Amino acid sequence: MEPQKADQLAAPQAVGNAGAVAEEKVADVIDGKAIAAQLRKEIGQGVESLKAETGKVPGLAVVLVGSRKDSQTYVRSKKKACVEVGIKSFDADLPEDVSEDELLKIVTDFNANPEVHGILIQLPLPSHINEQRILSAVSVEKDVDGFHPVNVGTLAMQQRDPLFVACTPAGCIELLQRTGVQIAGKYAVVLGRSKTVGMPAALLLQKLNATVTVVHSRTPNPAEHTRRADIVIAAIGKAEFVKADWLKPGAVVIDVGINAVDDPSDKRGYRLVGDVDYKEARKVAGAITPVPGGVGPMTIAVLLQNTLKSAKRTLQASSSS
Ligand SMILES: Nc1nc(=O)c2c([nH]1)NC[C@@H]1CN(c3ccc(C(=O)N[C@@H](CCC(=O)O)C(=O)O)cc3)C=[N+]21
Repeated sequence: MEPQKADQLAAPQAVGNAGAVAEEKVADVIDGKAIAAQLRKEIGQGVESLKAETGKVPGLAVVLVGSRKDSQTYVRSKKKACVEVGIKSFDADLPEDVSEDELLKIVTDFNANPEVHGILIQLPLPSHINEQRILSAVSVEKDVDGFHPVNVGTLAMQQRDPLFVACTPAGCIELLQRTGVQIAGKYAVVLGRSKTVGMPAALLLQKLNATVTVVHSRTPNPAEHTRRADIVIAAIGKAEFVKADWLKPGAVVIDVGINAVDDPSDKRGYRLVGDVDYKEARKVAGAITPVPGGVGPMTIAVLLQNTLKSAKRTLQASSSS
């Protein structure tokens, strides 16, 4: 995780061979792991200066319900990342059968706790809990996941800006910007329309003056749309669904998918692949993110960034008055 890798990537590079014959050229790999490490370093410095200025550190509450293996893994990585940058983490590990009212009480307690600047409710929640009710209960000012309807709404409005944008799509944009990919005036196709990735990614790209098409499960001929794109964000959750011939030569491809596929040759019995057929896509794309080591690490880095942003908003406002 040498930061110089990220520095190299920070320089605008040859991602713009659109239209060229891409025979020998292989796509640049966008190293999300290195860029995320660089971002965490910057966040660590930000936490230090905030601490020097106010004597306080940012706090992130992580709420986990149930014992899904993948959720436990993500939550563990988030807590570890918090420690690394000096953010204090507050945990609520609740049993699968916790009631909606009990969960709501936990959320309102964190809302009222001045040491907590961000609240993350790990998704998915068990099916007996009304997710909308819980996510809407998180204070807009502490909504570091960007899932509160007010933050989603202001993301969609001109002349307004949300306090927080969902971490995964914000991480995708950060990857584009830190690799010097121009967004304004480009044609972007977002594959998928989820509230966690596809929809906010499309809104963000539009705010940044791209022309955006959202392709989803009910779109006829998805490849036809995708082939016109300068920028592709794939977030459909289907292993290697996007093929090389869906891509315009030179396109920049951000692969959000994390799919486990059986692999007897791997010691865990599976390996992780994206929504894009990476090996073949590399022969056509101008730049592409790998899985793992692409968008995933950025999601966590942006969560820390949002938490720092929230803490600065509250602490610097109150210390200067
Ligand atoms: N409220 C909420 N907010 C979230 O942001 C949220 C969530 N719920 N539920 C689950 C998804 C998934 N997610 C990931 C975070 C990091 C990696 C990550 O760091 N992946 C690494 C490692 C992959 C591995 O080897 O397991 C990589 O892609 O390189 C992946 C996935 C956040 N999510």
